[in-house]
Amino acid sequence: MVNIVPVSGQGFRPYEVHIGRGLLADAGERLADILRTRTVVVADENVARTHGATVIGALRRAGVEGALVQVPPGEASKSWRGLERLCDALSEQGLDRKDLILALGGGVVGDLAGLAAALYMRGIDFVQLPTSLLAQVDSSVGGKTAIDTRHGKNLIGAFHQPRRVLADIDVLATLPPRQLRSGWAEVLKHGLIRDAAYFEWLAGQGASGASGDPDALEPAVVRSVEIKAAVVSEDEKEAGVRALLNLGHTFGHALEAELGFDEAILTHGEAVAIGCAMAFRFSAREKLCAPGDANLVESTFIAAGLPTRLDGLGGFSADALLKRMAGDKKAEGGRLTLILARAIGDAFVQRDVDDAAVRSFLIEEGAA
Ligand SMILES: NC(=O)c1ccc[n+]([C@@H]2O[C@H](COP(=O)([O-])OP(=O)(O)OC[C@H]3O[C@@H](n4cnc5c(N)ncnc54)[C@H](O)[C@@H]3O)[C@@H](O)[C@H]2O)c1
Ligand SMILES: O=C(O)C(=O)C[C@@H](O)[C@H](O)[C@H](O)COP(=O)(O)O
Ligand SMILES: [Zn+2]
Repeated sequence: MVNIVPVSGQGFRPYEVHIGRGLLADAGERLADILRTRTVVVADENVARTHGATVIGALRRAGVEGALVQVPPGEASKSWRGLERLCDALSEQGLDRKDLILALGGGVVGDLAGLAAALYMRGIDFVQLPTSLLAQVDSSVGGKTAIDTRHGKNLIGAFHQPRRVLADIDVLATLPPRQLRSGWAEVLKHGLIRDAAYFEWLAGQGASGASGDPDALEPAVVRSVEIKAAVVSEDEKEAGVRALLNLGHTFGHALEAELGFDEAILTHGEAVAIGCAMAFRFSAREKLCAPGDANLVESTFIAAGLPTRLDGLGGFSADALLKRMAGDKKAEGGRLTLILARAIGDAFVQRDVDDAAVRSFLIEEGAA
């Protein structure tokens, strides 16, 4: 069975997220109305090796000779250099404005190829073919595309919605265990912001989804995409409610940036896990939510094999983290915005957060 989740909003053309098994092999049929004779598939080298031929074969059966453009795996491809190389490769393929890009991969390829699609000839269509759990539940939906700079995470980007998303659950079978756990962090985040019953169900799964059990994964991908689609439909450009999807990210992105975006040390999902646990501990410290909620959040992330503390990451300076957080896109006039919680399933946007409170919290958390 294939679940189709619609995404629609005021400022963009509606599209569908298809979730099910064997969808990459069916890509020719599922994309028949939007495929172009010149279609470029962008993938990192790992995904090109494992799933590139499936997609190229599906295109061929639909009468399209797809060209496969490969980028190096890893966050380093989400860079000025990575963007320049990819845009040059699109020119070398002779792509024009009416052609199509397929972003086949995890969040790195989705964000990078999506931004290239937003910029190339001032914007061409693209489709998301997410292959990591994180990309299926989060990054392929909603149109945020970006690269990192030395000043911070996702600082250069655009909102550019895909024409369609095909999330093939079968491809998760080849995903390394650490990457499954990383994606599970964003799944748990969706429950934490808006749906306590979903979080309770996820917590009851223990390590199953994070260990790749398709019986836990498929319903989690569907429910997470429904939550994300509903938020994006309400507020595409993050004028308000969309900021909730950033739960855990103000802390998490600061950690990633301080570690030089080295995902061998900390993946994005792991940073989000620590960030969510910190956001709940900070909420409890400020007496906004019950300490029991913060404890339950922490134990649920731990049960899924995810980190929740700064321990073992080599040490952070509280001032350096605060500076990173002040450079976050949600900050206004240098004043911090945090996503905090009244309870599990009830997150809210707190603007103008007191720096001194965050600083002493960071020191309690182990920063120097
Ligand atoms: N745009 C958004 O809304 C959004 C949301 C969340 C995260 N992100 C971004 O996404 C990125 C993280 O994405 P990610 O966790 O998918 O990382 P990733 O894209 O680097 O993929 C992780 C690793 O898994 C490999 N891989 C992916 N699919 C595979 C498969 N099916 N089989 C085997 N290997 C596979 C990749 O080659 C890579 O080595 C970060 O840059 C983050 O900022 C964006
Ligand atoms: O879609 C969103 O909105 C999100 O915030 C989802 C996040 O999981 C994702 O990591 C996003 O890229 C972060 O956006 P940013 O605006 O903080 O860079
Ligand atoms: Zn994220």
